[in-house]
Amino acid sequence: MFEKVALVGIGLIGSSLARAIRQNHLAGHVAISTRSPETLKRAEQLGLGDSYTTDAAEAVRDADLVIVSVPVGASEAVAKQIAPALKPGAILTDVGSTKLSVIAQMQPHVPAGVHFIPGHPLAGTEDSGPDSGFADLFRNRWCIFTPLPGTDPAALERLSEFWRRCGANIDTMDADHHDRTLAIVSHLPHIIAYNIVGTADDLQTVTKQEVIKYSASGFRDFTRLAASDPTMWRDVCLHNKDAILEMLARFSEDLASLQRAIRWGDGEKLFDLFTRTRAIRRSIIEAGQDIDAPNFGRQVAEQPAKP
Ligand SMILES: NC(=O)C1=CN([C@@H]2O[C@H](COP(=O)(O)OP(=O)(O)OC[C@H]3O[C@@H](n4cnc5c(N)ncnc54)[C@H](O)[C@@H]3O)[C@@H](O)[C@H]2O)C=CC1
Ligand SMILES: O=C(O)C(=O)Cc1ccc(O)cc1
Repeated sequence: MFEKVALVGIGLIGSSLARAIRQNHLAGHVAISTRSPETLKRAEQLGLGDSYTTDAAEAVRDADLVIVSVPVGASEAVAKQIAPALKPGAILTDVGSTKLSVIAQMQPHVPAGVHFIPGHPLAGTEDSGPDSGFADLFRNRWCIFTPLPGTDPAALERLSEFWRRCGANIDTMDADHHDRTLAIVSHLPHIIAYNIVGTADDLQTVTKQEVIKYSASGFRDFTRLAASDPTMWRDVCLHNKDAILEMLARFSEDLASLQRAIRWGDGEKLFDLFTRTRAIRRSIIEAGQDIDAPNFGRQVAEQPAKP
């Protein structure tokens, strides 16, 4: 699909892309760049690309597609570094979990003639680094683009086709809507997980050994999310601040209401809420969006292509 693809950042997402590109024969040459020499060396040992450098500008030179896969707080530094070396006509995209901030950080540095199309694959795990990636990470998962006004439709289609060949389903929306939606479906769950695991860790009456020994599956699910990369999630919190604070305010209000129902023995209220939320889980399963189910993605894949 592309003669040369440059991957800036080679952690979970960058290395999964490298593996998907190789598996699906999507590029003639994959140039890999990352800030730390140790990570770069590991990427080379794993054979993830064709060339390796700690100089991001060198990696992106002559590339037709540049994918930035670094913590969102590093977006501006990377954009500044690569901007002078970007080839006219190249597609520049990213995978960051927040979009308004990434756009604000990168867009001012993008030279005219380069197609900047912000993106976000809704696929990941709690692991990080080049060893943790795998080629099928994006299979049947959504990849959302938040194109800027005036985006070249041909460049958007080319990038969409690249992600489709990596296994993803494509959606587009504006960046503000993306950030508010992801705040509730992804960012808040992680923040709640960090908080509950932190609270359990702080408890003086229950020892750490007991927390580990008796952790029922509900708590274990939280510990998985709370094991996610600290740098990445610090940056998500700092760079989607407004939407996260808005959702946290609503969450706290609803939690206070739940607290009151428990205090006053309002069983009806508890039962009604738990019935409503159970239906959400069923809808996810019926829509083929339950990633743990054997039929995951079937309904999505069977949907007719958008005209
Ligand atoms: N981990 C996940 O589940 C998902 C992460 N994302 C987004 O993808 C991006 C990358 O995340 P991961 O691959 O999980 O992180 P990671 O921690 O596995 O990898 C990050 C990479 O960026 C490099 N890096 C850090 N600062 C840099 C800088 N200033 N210049 C150049 N390289 C730098 C690191 O050396 C590493 O290669 C983040 O923006 C994150 O929000 C998106 C979807 C899922
Ligand atoms: O590991 C999980 O459960 C995730 O939710 C992965 C994830 C993390 C961040 C994203 O922006 C998208 C997906």
